Amino acid sequence: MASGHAIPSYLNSEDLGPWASYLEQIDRVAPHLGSLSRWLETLKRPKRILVVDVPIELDNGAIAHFEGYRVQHNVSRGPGKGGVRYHQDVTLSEVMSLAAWMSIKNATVNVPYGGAKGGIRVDPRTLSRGELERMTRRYTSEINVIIGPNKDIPAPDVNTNEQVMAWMMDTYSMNTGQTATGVVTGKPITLGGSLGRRDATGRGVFVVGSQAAEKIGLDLKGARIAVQGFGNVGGIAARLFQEAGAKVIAVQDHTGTLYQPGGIDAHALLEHVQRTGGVKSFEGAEALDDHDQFWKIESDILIPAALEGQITERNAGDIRTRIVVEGANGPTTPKADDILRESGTLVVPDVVANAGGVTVSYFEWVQDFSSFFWSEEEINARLERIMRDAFASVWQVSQEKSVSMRTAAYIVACTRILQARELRGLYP
Ligand SMILES: NC(=O)C1=CN([C@@H]2O[C@H](COP(=O)(O)OP(=O)(O)OC[C@H]3O[C@@H](n4cnc5c(N)ncnc54)[C@H](OP(=O)(O)O)[C@@H]3O)[C@@H](O)[C@H]2O)C=CC1
Ligand SMILES: O=C(O)CCC(=O)C(=O)O
Repeated sequence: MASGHAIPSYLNSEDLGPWASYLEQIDRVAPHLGSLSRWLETLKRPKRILVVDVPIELDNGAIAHFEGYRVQHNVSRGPGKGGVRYHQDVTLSEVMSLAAWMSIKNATVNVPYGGAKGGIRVDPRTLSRGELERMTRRYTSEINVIIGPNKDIPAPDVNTNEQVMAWMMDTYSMNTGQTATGVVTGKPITLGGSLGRRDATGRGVFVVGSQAAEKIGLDLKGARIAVQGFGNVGGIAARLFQEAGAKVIAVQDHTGTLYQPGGIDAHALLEHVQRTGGVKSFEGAEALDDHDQFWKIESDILIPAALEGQITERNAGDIRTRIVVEGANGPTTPKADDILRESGTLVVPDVVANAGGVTVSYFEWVQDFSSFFWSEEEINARLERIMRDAFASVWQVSQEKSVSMRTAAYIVACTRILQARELRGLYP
């Protein structure tokens, strides 16, 4: 547990989960903030937390209750922004950390948002489509009081998608008596969604991964890629690296671990996952029974793109790769960060690496407000520029101050957030 913090009374201080990692990351930036550090405590406390009961009638007539959350971590730079996760292990402390990482990410890439995140503690695979829709609509109504195009704008995250965003948009619109397309992003194109949003996070991972490769003199042609999580982020990133000439040699999801030193066909695997729900039983690779083996496979670029807390002090020492590009939020604990740094592994942190999604969400929100839509080429070009600029400024700070890219990103982001806080002042 990180020391010296006032732990909020609503958290069990023995089990802070990823919030402990986030607090430690914030502590590491403190010495670099000069006089702004007197505001740093602001970032150790979420601005607003809403915990809601989400009751629905199941198809068999029974009533089920799910626990839902929406956390607005910081809104100094603009409305809250961040996805909604459906997962059986979602907890308040997890959503708090995901919201906090959104504040840092949005400031790192300089989109005009604060940070927020939401979630429901549910395994959506156990629900029918009708039950999923009823749960989504009830959850949206429950958090209706704090979301809105100028207040807090949800988006997809693990196990949520364009259809879920369409239901959220429709429910919010019904509750407010107007069609409010700008209340969520990641919507279907026909409802004001943006071209390029579906692939945006994976594309951003690819853009900054390529930048990092260039910095260390790694040629992408033939580079060995290992990916944990083959969903929206990991699957698309793998496909783009393959299209650039790299080889996807290892893939892991909940259903299995695949290894193929000659390269797994990412297109075929994406199609297989879409059809079967997981990488298991894909024929173009060897299946490894021991899931921990995944971390020991030698690669050039490792992309954790599943959940937080995957690279820890337990397995960081086993990792033999040159670059870790964090597609997931919070996949690496601070202790593991130190181990990787000592072994000379470059870590491109989540708050830079996976910011492509929220960047195109920002484009979507802007397009919705102006009701004027851009071409996919325009979107991808603007995305690439923002990702390249963010990578370059974080790289520069990391070189100048001899700190990790994570601490460098936190220096850039916390400076922006705390300057905004200072300029706005404290009193109404
Ligand atoms: N979608 C987005 O735009 C953004 C997402 N992210 C982050 O990227 C990560 C992945 O999100 P996304 O791709 O959208 O989610 P998806 O639901 O599309 O995919 C998640 C993937 O992770 C796998 N997975 C989950 N748990 C484990 C585990 N314990 N071990 C191995 N694999 C696992 C899933 O496999 P299985 O289905 O078998 O469980 C699935 O392949 C998350 O951390 C998310 O917060 C970050 C920025 C934006
Ligand atoms: O697109 C968005 O608004 C947020 C995506 C998200 O949840 C994330 O970046 O982790």
